Amino acid sequence: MGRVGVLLLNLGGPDELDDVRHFLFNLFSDPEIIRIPVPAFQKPLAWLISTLREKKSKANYQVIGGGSPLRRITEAQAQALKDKLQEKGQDAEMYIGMRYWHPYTEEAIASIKRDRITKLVILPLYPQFSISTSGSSFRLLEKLWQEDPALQQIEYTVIPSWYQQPDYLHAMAQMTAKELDQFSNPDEVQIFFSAHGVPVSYVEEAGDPYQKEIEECTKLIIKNLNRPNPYTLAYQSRVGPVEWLKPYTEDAIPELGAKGVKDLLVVPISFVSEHIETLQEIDVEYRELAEESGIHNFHRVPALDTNPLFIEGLANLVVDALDAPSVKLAQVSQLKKKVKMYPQERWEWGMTTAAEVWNGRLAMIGFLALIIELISGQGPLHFVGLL
Ligand SMILES: C=CC1=C(C)c2cc3[nH]c(cc4nc(cc5[nH]c(cc1n2)c(C)c5CCC(=O)O)C(CCC(=O)O)=C4C)c(C)c3C=C
Ligand SMILES: [Fe+2]
Ligand SMILES: [Fe+2]
Repeated sequence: MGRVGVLLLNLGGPDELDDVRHFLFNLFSDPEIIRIPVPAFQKPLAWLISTLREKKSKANYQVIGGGSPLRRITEAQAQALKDKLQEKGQDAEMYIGMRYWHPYTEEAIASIKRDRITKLVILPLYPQFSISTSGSSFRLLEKLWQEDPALQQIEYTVIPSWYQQPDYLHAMAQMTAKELDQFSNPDEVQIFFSAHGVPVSYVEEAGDPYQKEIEECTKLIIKNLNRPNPYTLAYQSRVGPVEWLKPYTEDAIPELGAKGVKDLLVVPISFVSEHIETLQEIDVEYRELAEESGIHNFHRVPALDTNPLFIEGLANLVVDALDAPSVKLAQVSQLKKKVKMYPQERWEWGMTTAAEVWNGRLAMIGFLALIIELISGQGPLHFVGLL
């Protein structure tokens, strides 16, 4: 079969507080994360937002020990997956490609070339597909492939999303059941799936299948769990002024409290590792909110991290992908029907002299706003909720 590699894709997170601003700059430079209709405006705005969000974001990372645990956990997952594959008789080298921090996707690709991998499985560590997560990483890979004839020699296949994988669903159901059984009346507990949100326009205008996949995934977990508990799905971690998928977790918790719910079990659904949104947002912010709302028994299901059943599921995905006909990066947008992975592209026709003039004017207005905001600590970005 040649030399087999598995490329695990993930978002990445700052290793220490000094990395936060640069990490945020990388994140907001991505048009898949924040859509600036004028491409020339992307980097200045990324600089502006990262500069102004740094303080708030750093304070959150401080709460979880001064950095993201994502790199450490992803490395442990990679090692566990390698061992599991070996047990199944499949030797494979593991590579981690983060989108916005080290080890960057470009670094992983350089190692894959150096190791002369001939067959590669591309596996995002996001169970559900979103334009803003897996889609963004696939887009970057597509660009790297187009630019590099050496990469074009590698036989590769992509796993676009895998939320229906049976071992993953079993692992989620098992972890949920274990937490339910810690309550004094397990069957009465309200199960609360909290998914990472995305702006509504991603789903309604760009055709992101994320919401549909999240909804299907929660139903499959509930089916696997096979318990009588009531359950809710809400969306967390909203950033910026636009409308995101609803209900928002911060509204849904007080509503359940008002209905008399006392026992709540939060199940983080869109990410398989502990990270800032589980450790800080759920465990600290939402716990406080629940307490204020009269929900006194607030528990959370831990992230899967290196759960053996989950790792078994990942290994099965890799083995199956090696056997199946390959899926190409360019095919993913078709597979995910209607997904427009390049939302800003339709603006390219506008790169005229007039548009350039407007870009310049908009940039000047932006920088002026920044200076005012930096001096005064108040400004339009505070107003619209980006900071
Ligand atoms: C499936 C998971 C995620 C989706 C969907 C997603 C969309 C999304 N995120 C932002 C803005 C930010 N995300 C940040 C960090 C971050 N986001 C995810 C996951 C998803 N994001 C992870 C795993 C992390 C890293 C966490 C860590 O432990 O380091 C941040 C930085 C942190 C902060 O300041 O809050 C921002 C900002 C948008 C705008 C978006 C959809 C468009
Ligand atoms: Fe957040
Ligand atoms: Fe995010």
